[in-house]
Amino acid sequence: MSEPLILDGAATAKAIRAEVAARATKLKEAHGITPGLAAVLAGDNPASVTYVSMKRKACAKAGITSFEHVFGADATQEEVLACIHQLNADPNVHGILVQHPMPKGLDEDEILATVDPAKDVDGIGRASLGDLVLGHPSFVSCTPQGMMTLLKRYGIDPAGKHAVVIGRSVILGKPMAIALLNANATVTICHSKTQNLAELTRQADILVAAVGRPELITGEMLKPGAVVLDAGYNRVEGRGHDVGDCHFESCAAVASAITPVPGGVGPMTIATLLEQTVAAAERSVGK
Ligand SMILES: NC(=O)C1=CN([C@@H]2O[C@H](COP(=O)(O)OP(=O)(O)OC[C@H]3O[C@@H](n4cnc5c(N)ncnc54)[C@H](OP(=O)(O)O)[C@@H]3O)[C@@H](O)[C@H]2O)C=CC1
Ligand SMILES: Nc1nc(=O)c2c([nH]1)NC[C@@H]1CN(c3ccc(C(=O)N[C@@H](CCC(=O)O)C(=O)O)cc3)C=[N+]21
Repeated sequence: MSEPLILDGAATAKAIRAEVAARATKLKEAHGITPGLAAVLAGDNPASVTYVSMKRKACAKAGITSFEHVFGADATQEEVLACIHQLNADPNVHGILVQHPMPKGLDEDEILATVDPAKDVDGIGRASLGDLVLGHPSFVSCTPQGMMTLLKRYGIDPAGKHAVVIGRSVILGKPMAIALLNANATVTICHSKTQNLAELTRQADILVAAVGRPELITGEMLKPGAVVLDAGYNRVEGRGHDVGDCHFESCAAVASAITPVPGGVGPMTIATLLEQTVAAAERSVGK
């Protein structure tokens, strides 16, 4: 097999971020407003902690004000809900990002449902998810949307392809499956109770790994020529960088195109978050 096409999320995200920065400047000049994005984090999930700090840096570069509300793992539901209500009412905040997963003691569903849909730039509230299912998306969960943008920018059309999504979380697997369905793929969703995972993954023209298990997917589980999107982001002791859900070397030997970790799906998530925050700010001034 020849070398696969590397789907370069870092470079694609950079281009999107430049477009976002230009839109933020325009908003400032025309309307005197600076887009604002608030992150709400409870507990110390490492992927979430990394994400919040990367988001802070990316906002600063794009001309977006960053707000952060950090709670311990022992935060109460009331405290977190009060914070969301305050952010809903704050005119300087155009987007609200609630970090998933929330610690066990909190009702994440209720917290997400409290975010004002107009500020749900992470696309995981009921209204946003409903719009996605209905086929007229408003804000779409950033990681799925980032992966769809990446496919588009590389000219990969999911129509008629068999897409196999591994993972069914509300922020990732489920909305990705629906986005692919909306793009006319034939979609199979796998999860922890799926039997014979490899039998299904071998049928995939497009494989999406959104599991949270380092290097679960190996080359022998792929159909030759598959397009592999690896959303996994796992910290593994003794490795110099975070590791995807796919074993890169063996998958790259079989795939026709693949996202690296880092530098693939992750940067696209952040670029999408910034893009949707600027869009929320534009909508707030009726643009
Ligand atoms: N790059 C990025 O921008 C982002 C990366 N991530 C990363 O993506 C990964 C997934 O995140 P998230 O969706 O939040 O994780 P969750 O833990 O919420 O969901 C994981 C999903 O994988 C399924 N699963 C677990 N083990 C297996 C298995 N052995 N075989 C098949 N399915 C399995 C689970 O099934 P069940 O439903 O049955 O429990 C569940 O649906 C993580 O590594 C996370 O860090 C997350 C968000 C953004
Ligand atoms: N509501 C919610 N939405 C999320 O989108 C969400 C979340 N909760 N909880 C945590 C996960 C994790 N996540 C990442 C996003 C980008 C990178 C990313 O850009 N990573 C760089 C690597 C950066 C580095 O390691 O230095 C890359 O892949 O190249 C990683 C992880 C979003 N998440």
